[in-house]
Amino acid sequence: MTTHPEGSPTTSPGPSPDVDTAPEVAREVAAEQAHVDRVYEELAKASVRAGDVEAEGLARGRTDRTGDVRDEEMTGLFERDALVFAATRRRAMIDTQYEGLVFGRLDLGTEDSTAAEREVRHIGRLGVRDDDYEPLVVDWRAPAAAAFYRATPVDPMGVVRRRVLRCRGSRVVGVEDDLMVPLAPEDIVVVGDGALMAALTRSRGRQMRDIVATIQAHQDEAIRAPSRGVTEISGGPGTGKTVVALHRAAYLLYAERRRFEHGGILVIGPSAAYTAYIERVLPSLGEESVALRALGDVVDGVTATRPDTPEVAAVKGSLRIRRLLSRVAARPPVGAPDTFRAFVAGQAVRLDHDALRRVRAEVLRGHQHNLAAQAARSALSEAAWRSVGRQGDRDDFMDAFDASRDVDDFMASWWRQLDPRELLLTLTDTDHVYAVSRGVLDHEEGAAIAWSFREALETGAWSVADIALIDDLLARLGPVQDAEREETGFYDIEELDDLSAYGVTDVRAGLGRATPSTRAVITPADARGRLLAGRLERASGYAHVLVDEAQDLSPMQWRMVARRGRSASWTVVGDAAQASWSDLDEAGRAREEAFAGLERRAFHMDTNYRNAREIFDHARDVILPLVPDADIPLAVRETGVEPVDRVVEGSLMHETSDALEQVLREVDGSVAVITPRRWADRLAALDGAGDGRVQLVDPLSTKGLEWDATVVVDPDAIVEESPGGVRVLYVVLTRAAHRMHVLRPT
Ligand SMILES: Nc1ncnc2c1ncn2[C@@H]1O[C@H](COP(=O)(O)OP(=O)(O)OP(=O)(O)O)[C@@H](O)[C@H]1O
Repeated sequence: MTTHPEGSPTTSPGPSPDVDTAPEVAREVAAEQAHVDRVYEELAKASVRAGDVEAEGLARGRTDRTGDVRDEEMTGLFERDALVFAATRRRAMIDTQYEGLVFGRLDLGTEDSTAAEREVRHIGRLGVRDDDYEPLVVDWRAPAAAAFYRATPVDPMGVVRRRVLRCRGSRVVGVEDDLMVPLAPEDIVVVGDGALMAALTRSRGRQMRDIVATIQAHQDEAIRAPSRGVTEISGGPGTGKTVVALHRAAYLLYAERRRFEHGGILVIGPSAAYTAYIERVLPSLGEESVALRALGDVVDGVTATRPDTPEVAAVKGSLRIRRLLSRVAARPPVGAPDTFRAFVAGQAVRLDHDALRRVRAEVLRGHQHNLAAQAARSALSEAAWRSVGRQGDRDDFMDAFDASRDVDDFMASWWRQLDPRELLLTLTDTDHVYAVSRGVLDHEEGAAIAWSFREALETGAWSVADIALIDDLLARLGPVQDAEREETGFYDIEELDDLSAYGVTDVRAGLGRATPSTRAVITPADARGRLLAGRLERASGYAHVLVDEAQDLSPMQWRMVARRGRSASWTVVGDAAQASWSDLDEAGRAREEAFAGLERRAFHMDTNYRNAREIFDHARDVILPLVPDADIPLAVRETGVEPVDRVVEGSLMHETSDALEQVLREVDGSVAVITPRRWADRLAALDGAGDGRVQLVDPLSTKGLEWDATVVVDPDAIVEESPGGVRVLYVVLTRAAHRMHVLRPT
């Protein structure tokens, strides 16, 4: 029996608890199984009904065209159809989930109430009713389920017993009870050691799981907070910030489905590894309509995973870079003529460099470049008319200007469409960078920026920080217009309707036209082609934006995200002590700008559910001396096993392998070897060891993730190599749930 699970006794990791066989537990499990069986039967009936309704609906639809069925009836029919279809789809999905559809039960009444007087309410991932419309399961997000998460012995909210059902598929394998009144009524059995501890002790898989059965009261408050304005969730490592925020997204979709499904919810996390790690949580809660994006993936049409060096990332992330971008965007396109000569209506027109510069500046004051070709042409015509001293008939002159092939040719290069990425690639030239960064960057910074774009050109890959620069330029220039796209050719492939008709079997976005040759495999011709491949899309707005690891966004990244949340409400999750961004003040200001004028509410999480206490103590001792104001949570679980921290005398590979062997024996699930760049090649062979259980990971990519055990290699080098220094090491040291080894090469 438990009261509040956070006071539970020492536990150690081990295989998932299996079916409980004690007679009283078996009786309770059998009773729950009977209810769960009924629920699945009801869902099976709903599936059949869905098929019938669909068939009937289609048949009626055909009759409708002859006038037999009114429009309103059709609308009603399809709404019903859609509902049943959604339930069926969700059931299919939930069947495959780790835990079952029904996961909780409330017995509502008082200490003295009899069984007949008490109400039993089952809680699950979606609401299910029987033929008489009586609820068999209440959706966890419904107000009627709130007491499941909020009831405490101090404020029982009418709950006598809260029960968590442990299920495997549709089979109930155990129950865990919490009694909310001092004494159980005689006919109420209370079993189990606490669902939370059972959940925390289990081994971790490769992906995050939902916590719908064990959400704690303080987490529930953040999950169900009003949707308006900005909801900020802070707390130290492992306090459930991410998982709470994801449940909040599911809650918002439930509570205001029309608004959030239609307007969209965008979830932004630090890396592709992070989005892969969390991507199962929302579908397991029956929600699939949320866009998950890594910071390198926010702009449609371009993707980046490559990090910059800390120095370069600092420059690219800072708002200073905007002045440089503004100068780059205002320059004439590379190769554009710097004088204009033409014969118009029998008069020689000549505009020199300065005159053209003035026309360009004037047009750009009121327009985005890519949307201003017409405005530029007309401003040019006015300048031309002035340059001939306004001689002759103005209308004749303007008509001739408009019809002139010379003007067409000139405009095609002087005001051609500009792709933001093309402009960034002009920054491979160090002298050009010096010219556009005067007064903004010092010499060394300018050289580093030029070098970083040359690296992009060598690797054919943008860096994560570049994506915010591309977005900034896109906002300045406007989207590339269609006519130009046809000319550049990068986009043609996407526009062909049926590629197989051309013998194309494998398309990777890239250069070149699809020719009707046989079995063409289209790949970008070179690294530059890869950098320019794909069509950039203008930022689309969302109704809600959820930013995880918010402490890591650079000011430029805040601006990029803000463009997608201009009329959104926000959930923002972070922990300053885990920051890898160097100038927290500047990022803080950019963040405030994104939220300007919005109402704010804050939630603080202070219980660490991830790390065993022994592991977290070790991490705390590393961070506190250097970041005394770090937000230190309380770790609730103990294993009795201290982390290993030792100097490596012999071969690093051997000793890392030995540590791995040990932890692989001790835990069931996933293991990470976290290594700084300098040892990555040497340890590369360990990736995938232990029958695929071992992952080799760099420190920054561990953000937001967790493993059953970690082997941390060379903590000093991790501090040296990371822009956030000891804060990044703190992240690394707080990733293990059950075991950790720290190895220090000499
Ligand atoms: N109520 C809960 N029941 C079961 N597990 C929980 C609960 N709350 C949190 N957890 C688990 O604790 C672990 C840490 O959660 P999460 O990753 O959301 O923390 P975080 O605060 O975002 O961590 P970090 O800042 O270190 O990335 C996860 O395994 C999560 O499932």
